[in-house]
Amino acid sequence: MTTHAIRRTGAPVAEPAVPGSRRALRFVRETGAVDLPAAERAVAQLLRALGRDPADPRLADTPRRVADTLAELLTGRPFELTTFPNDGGYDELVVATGIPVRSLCEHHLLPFTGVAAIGYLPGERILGLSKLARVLESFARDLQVQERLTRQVADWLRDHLAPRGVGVVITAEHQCMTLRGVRATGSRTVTSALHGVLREDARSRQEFLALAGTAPTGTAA
Ligand SMILES: Nc1nc2c(ncn2[C@@H]2O[C@H](COP(=O)(O)OP(=O)(O)OP(=O)(O)O)[C@@H](O)[C@H]2O)c(=O)[nH]1
Ligand SMILES: [Zn+2]
Repeated sequence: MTTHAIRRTGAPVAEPAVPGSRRALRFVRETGAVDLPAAERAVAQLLRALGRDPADPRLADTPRRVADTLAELLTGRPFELTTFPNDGGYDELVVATGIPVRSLCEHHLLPFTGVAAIGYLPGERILGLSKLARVLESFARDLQVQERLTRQVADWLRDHLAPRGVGVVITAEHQCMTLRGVRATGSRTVTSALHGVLREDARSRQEFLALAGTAPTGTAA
């Protein structure tokens, strides 16, 4: 087993997978150290600045809870990227849909949540299916914008799985757009990132987007 770090920028640091038997690479995202006591103090200060009294018994545990919550949402979990040789020569799309997306908007520190579809056209190796969701979760536990999150997942899979093509579609609701500000209740944002055959070949792209649930209806491939 090899340990690699994913840089904060999402830049890959491991070599693409090569033929062989089951392979597991362990990844840990470096998302920055969290100083919990300092975060707790800062939340108490924020409450004071907002005209609330952190000494009020009702709020006594709130700074700790908020600090814990943010630390949890911003800390990536280590995971193993497990791949297997594509012995059967599977040459059709593999698409996982309905993958939950939970992240924090870097502008307002409010959640954006939704679903992702992640797919790839296998090359010499296939991926343990759960890893599609794990890669996404790893990048989502950060201060993000949806476009970057989408792109990071697609780039990472391209660079580490070496598939013939990869595609990511995220549909999410941003609370900074629905709860406050413009209060566009019910609005959703859709972003996509495509590489390889899924970007270059119109039929493959159409097939992926149809499986991902975002293709325009009635469009011939
Ligand atoms: N491109 C992009 N924008 C985002 C995302 N999440 C939030 N935003 C937007 O970031 C922008 C920040 O704009 P500002 O004008 O600086 O902030 P603001 O005054 O709070 O803007 P309003 O939300 O319009 O009230 C807003 O338009 C948000 O909707 C995201 O994932 N991607
Ligand atoms: Zn926002």
